[in-house]
Amino acid sequence: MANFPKDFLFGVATSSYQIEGAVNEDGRTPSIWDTFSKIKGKTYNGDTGDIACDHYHRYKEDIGILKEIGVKAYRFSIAWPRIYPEKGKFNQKGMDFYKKLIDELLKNNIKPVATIYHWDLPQWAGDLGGWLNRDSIYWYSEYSQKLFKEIGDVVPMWITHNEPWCASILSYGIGEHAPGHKDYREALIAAHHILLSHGEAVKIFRDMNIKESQIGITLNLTPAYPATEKEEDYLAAKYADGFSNRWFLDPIFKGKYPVDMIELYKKEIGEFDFIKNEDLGIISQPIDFLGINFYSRSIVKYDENSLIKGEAVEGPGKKTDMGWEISPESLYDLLKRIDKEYTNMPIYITENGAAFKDIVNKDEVHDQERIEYVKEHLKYAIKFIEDGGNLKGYFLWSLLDNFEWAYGYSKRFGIVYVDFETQKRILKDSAIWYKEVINKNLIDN
Ligand SMILES: N#[N+]C[C@@H]1[C@@H](O)[C@H](O)[C@@H](O)[C@@H]2O[C@H]12
Repeated sequence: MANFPKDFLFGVATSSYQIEGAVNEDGRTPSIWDTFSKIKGKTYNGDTGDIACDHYHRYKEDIGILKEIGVKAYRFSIAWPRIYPEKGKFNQKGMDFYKKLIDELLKNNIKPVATIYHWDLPQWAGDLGGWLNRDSIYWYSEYSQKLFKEIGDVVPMWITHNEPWCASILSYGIGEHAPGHKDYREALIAAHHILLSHGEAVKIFRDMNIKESQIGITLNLTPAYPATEKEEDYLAAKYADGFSNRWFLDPIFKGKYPVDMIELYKKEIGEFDFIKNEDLGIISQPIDFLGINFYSRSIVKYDENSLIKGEAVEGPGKKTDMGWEISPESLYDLLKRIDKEYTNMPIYITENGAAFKDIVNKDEVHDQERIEYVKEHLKYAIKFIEDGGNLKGYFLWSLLDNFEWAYGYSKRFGIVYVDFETQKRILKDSAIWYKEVINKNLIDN
């Protein structure tokens, strides 16, 4: 048996484009994901977020489920295209949805945790170059300032960006996510502007002196391990760590990009002429907490022909339905490393969870593998806390089965099953198990 601290914050997480639907309602205009998901071949089965979980209309039902599970906090994201459907044009109706959502959460004594950007960039911004355009910083500043003004007093935790790595490298470099570009210079420019917009939003947040509220950022971090004891594989792991982790951690916490990665990237992308002198000082604005999304680790072997001198090899552990190795001990390694090398400020695991093939039997959904996955990760979370680690909360990904980006609806991460034909919700065994963990504030072995 392992106990959590009495004030440990148990939550669940979702994001706007993955659950809301109602893509043409109350003034919302398309995002880059509305556009991207309609391009043939970009998503599994041509799936889109047009309806998703219909959360825009069912949010009260879904908050009732949150209440039933007993979560203390709910991490959601705000759809920028609802708030600014056109450049510079605020949409009160879009804002009113989130005000109603937050009011309902507070009525149920659930802490709202708002992510400002979870990848659904307005298409009008995409048409102007998206995150490649340095003006994106100003568009984002206007958006975040308006949110702080409208709901800053009822949102105690703000997350500026969800997974800048995905919003830049996966989206502009690898091309799997919207807008689907495959250009690493673009990817690093986008990453820089996203980080810069984070810093500007933190400055705005501080200047507004919003009481009883904190601001941070959520990074997806993937610990990298060498495939063998060979020196070249250790080098490959170092570059993989730079690619996934240090490129974002260093500017935020050390006020500089990692030199080894700059040297490596220079050969591919040329000069870093998109970085202005004052930029790193803005990016490294002090924040109140770090959000970490953790799913798995990477194991790499040296590959002279790859940009980052390495290629992933399959790990020995069991896999989730995404093909990701289950490695809860890597979460502990990661937390210890962050604590030692970067910060001992409050950390929240803002996403952790797994896709598995659920066993649906009428009104029961059995997902023992998901229970085991979450249980093992929570055990290592407690181990870190017992070591003195400043881990303050855990948000399970996800509340509902939802639109899993390029995988469409083929991968189910929810602890609540969604029948997308009927929109019926069914609590999975994992939801019932999580309810007990929260209620007892401990993990049974
Ligand atoms: N894939 N996967 C699941 C999950 C995705 O659904 C979230 O939107 C992202 O923040 C993060 O990638 C993690």
